[in-house]
Amino acid sequence: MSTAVEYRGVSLGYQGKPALTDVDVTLHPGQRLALVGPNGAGKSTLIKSMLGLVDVLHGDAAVFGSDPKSARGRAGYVPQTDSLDADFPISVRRVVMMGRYRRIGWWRPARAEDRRAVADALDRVGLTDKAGHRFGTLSGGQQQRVLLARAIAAEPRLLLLDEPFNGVDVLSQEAIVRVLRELSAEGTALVISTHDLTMAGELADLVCLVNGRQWAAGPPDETLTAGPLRKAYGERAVL
Ligand SMILES: Nc1ncnc2c1ncn2[C@@H]1O[C@H](COP(=O)(O)OP(=O)(O)OP(=O)(O)O)[C@@H](O)[C@H]1O
Repeated sequence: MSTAVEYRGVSLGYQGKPALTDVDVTLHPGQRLALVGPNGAGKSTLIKSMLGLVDVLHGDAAVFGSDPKSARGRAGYVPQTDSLDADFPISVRRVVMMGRYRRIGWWRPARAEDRRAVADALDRVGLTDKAGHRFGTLSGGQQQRVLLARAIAAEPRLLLLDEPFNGVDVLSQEAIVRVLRELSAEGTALVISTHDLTMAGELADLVCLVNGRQWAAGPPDETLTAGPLRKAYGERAVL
């Protein structure tokens, strides 16, 4: 079977200094991988490495069988909403249209198929009625759904989400979980970083438990257990 992500003995870092080591994980199309670990554990580092944005110091890192940078066209990325300038005066529809730029070139006018992809993506996240609203006027949860719609509009085969449930209301959380399940049923591979162990257990087929190094990788019932959690979180792990 083809793999979306295959990491073997991978160390990642900045300016030659390791930030996350010993990553061994295989993700197939249609699978959902949760990255779990405390603050500063290396979750964002691992996600960014799958876009070719972080140096691989050791080991073999492949995305769709190639080095991550050259596979970037097939990967979508949903950043944390607090990394954005919410005052930027732009409509929800235009934010989602940005997901099409790689296909159409940002300087060219959108085609009918691009407008359709944007409308479909907004419909999937349940925000059709907000299309003409200014992005910055939406709630945190709605903004997160717009960013998810932007990524969906690009039709990625691998979707990377950095803490998509942070500061998100229950309605938006349910909408995001529903869409993620649909996407994986359609064959999209998903990588989701989260602090929320319950969410990871419910949503993921695979969990990668990290804190400076990978402590465990496998199904939730093997990884979200006392031994591996204590290793990743220390004795303060609440079980
Ligand atoms: N651009 C960078 N340059 C140097 N070090 C970095 C850089 N980005 C992250 N780091 C370091 O890498 C380590 C892992 O950080 P990372 O942001 O990947 O963790 P995280 O698990 O995503 O944390 P959080 O849950 O707080 O977002 C930390 O020690 C951090 O200081």
